[in-house]
Amino acid sequence: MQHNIVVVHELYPELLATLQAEHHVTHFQRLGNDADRAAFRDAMAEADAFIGSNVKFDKALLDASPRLKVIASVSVGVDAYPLEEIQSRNIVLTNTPEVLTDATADTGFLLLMMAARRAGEMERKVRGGQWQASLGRTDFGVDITGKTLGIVGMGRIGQAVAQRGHHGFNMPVMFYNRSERPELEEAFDARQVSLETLFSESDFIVVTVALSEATRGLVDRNLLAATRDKAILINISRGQVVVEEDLTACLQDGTLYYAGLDVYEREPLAPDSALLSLDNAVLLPHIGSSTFETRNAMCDLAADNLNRVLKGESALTPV
Ligand SMILES: NC(=O)C1=CN([C@@H]2O[C@H](COP(=O)(O)OP(=O)(O)OC[C@H]3O[C@@H](n4cnc5c(N)ncnc54)[C@H](O)[C@@H]3O)[C@@H](O)[C@H]2O)C=CC1
Ligand SMILES: O=C(O)C(=O)CO
Repeated sequence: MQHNIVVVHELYPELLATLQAEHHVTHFQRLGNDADRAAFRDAMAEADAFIGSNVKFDKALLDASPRLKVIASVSVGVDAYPLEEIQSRNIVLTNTPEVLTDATADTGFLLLMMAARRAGEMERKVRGGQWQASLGRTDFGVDITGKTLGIVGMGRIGQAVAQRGHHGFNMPVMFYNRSERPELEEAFDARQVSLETLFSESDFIVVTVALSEATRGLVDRNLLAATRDKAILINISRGQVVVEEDLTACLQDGTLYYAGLDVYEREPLAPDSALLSLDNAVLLPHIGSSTFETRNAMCDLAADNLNRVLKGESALTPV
């Protein structure tokens, strides 16, 4: 049976064609302007299903989408969705766990290595014709192998980061997590510790915890001020877990040596953000899962979820 589907995502062409063969599809790459947003709202009035990301599903939009049965999010993080409103309307929300774990953990290590070796700064020097000026002690970075790795949120991505650190870089690992995970202490020869211990005893701190009201603003000036000499903070979860103003101040006054960020309090990062003027921060534009293979797998999983719910079956990965 044909259903009305609204897509707000750059699905890969073959998948889009498959959906179009089976359903009536209204497709937006993104909601970039008022005309797109108005057309999107019109389409949602008749939509049975939504697949995509970066759309704010507030109460007003849900009210204006009376036929909606499934929201198939092309993301693992579901912090942007009003879960109670969605549940109260019997809409199924699905996400894309597992398939993006490795790519996101790789991005964490990419940031960690770029920050440790100040790769962005050095690359800018080469491009700026300053090769000679980048050979001295003032441009040295810090070792990676054997340093202590602290992971905030030991879920799927946290464990994949731990695996890279423990097996690839011989790093002692410690982690902070909501639930007790003794089996992970064993798997990674790791210690589960308090947030305070993690911040004061790690050389690299990687934030991979999910955003919720409990974790909003979790990493603040007090924790950052307790870090070791030349400690580095990496954030690949959500910007709002870290108080960005505190992070910026600690990078500015040298309390924190370096940061590697894929996510920000507000995205896209504002052109006047103070982070942009800091040499001791590596800034990526939320590309944690942005590889061809991973994004295709995320889209496939989201489409499978959508089709299953429309057929009356249970979703593969409901939230
Ligand atoms: N930068 C990017 O492009 C990407 C970012 N992400 C972010 O990474 C997050 C984590 O993803 P997964 O590892 O797949 O999720 P997950 O659910 O497997 O892991 C989250 C971990 O955080 C822990 N946790 C939750 N609340 C906590 C609290 N209050 N205190 C301490 N620990 C707490 C959970 O126990 C769990 O171990 C996502 O929610 C998303 O925001 C995910 C993919 C890509
Ligand atoms: O999946 C997520 O939560 C992301 O942030 C993008 O992949």
